[in-house]
Amino acid sequence: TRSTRPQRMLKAVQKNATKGNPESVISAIDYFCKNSEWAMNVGDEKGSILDSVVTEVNPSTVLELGTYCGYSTVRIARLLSPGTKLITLEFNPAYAAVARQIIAYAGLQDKVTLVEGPSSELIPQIKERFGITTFDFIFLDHWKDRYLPDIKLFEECGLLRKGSVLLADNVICPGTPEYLEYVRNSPHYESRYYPAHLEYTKVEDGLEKSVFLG
Ligand SMILES: Nc1ncnc2c1ncn2CCOCCNC(=O)c1cc(-c2ccc(F)cc2)cc(O)c1O
Ligand SMILES: [Mg+2]
Repeated sequence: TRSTRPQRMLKAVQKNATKGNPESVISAIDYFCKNSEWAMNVGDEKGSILDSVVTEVNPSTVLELGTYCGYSTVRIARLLSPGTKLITLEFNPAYAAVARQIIAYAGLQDKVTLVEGPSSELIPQIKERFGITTFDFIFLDHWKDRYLPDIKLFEECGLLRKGSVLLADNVICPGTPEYLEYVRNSPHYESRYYPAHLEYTKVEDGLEKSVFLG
């Protein structure tokens, strides 16, 4: 049967990247998406903004919603201090299988815990399953209509502390209007928009950074 796009992306990483070198894995995926097949990774332009926010926060506890093929997982994990781990949630088992191999190819498997399942089910389990009290940094990149219910779930589950940073992808395209309205109007968040473009295109998109104020 025909291979899937994530499988072809994995082949491109195995062919063009150097094992244990996260930068080469990132470059190989960006090259594949620019020259072979578009794919919904955060990409190089928004990825640089992601890098700068992760570096600024220097988080000890990290959560990613929506692993896909692990591109942003690799971008984040390569910047974490030694001993720091990130938890990433992926709903689609086929995506998760490819992501595990791409994360391992980058040599970052010891810094990443990939959990399969829907965020709505997994978020309430995080404290007891992973011994986390609160997250310093959360990257939202999953179903766009889950951003708002899931941020409310974070609040209800006590997973945010004063200063927790949430960074959301695709707030313009495909768009998350209800989420934007909430974080921009809530007295509990300080929000800032980073304009950019939809990965590998000229279409307008951007990232929204929201700091929880308690
Ligand atoms: N653990 C979990 N819990 C719940 N749900 C979960 C989950 N894990 C995964 N999912 C399911 C959703 O995963 C993928 C979400 N991402 C996107 O859909 C996406 C789409 C575009 C895009 C597509 C087509 C265009 F024309 C223009 C833009 C661009 C992006 O940058 C995107 O990120
Ligand atoms: Mg995205």
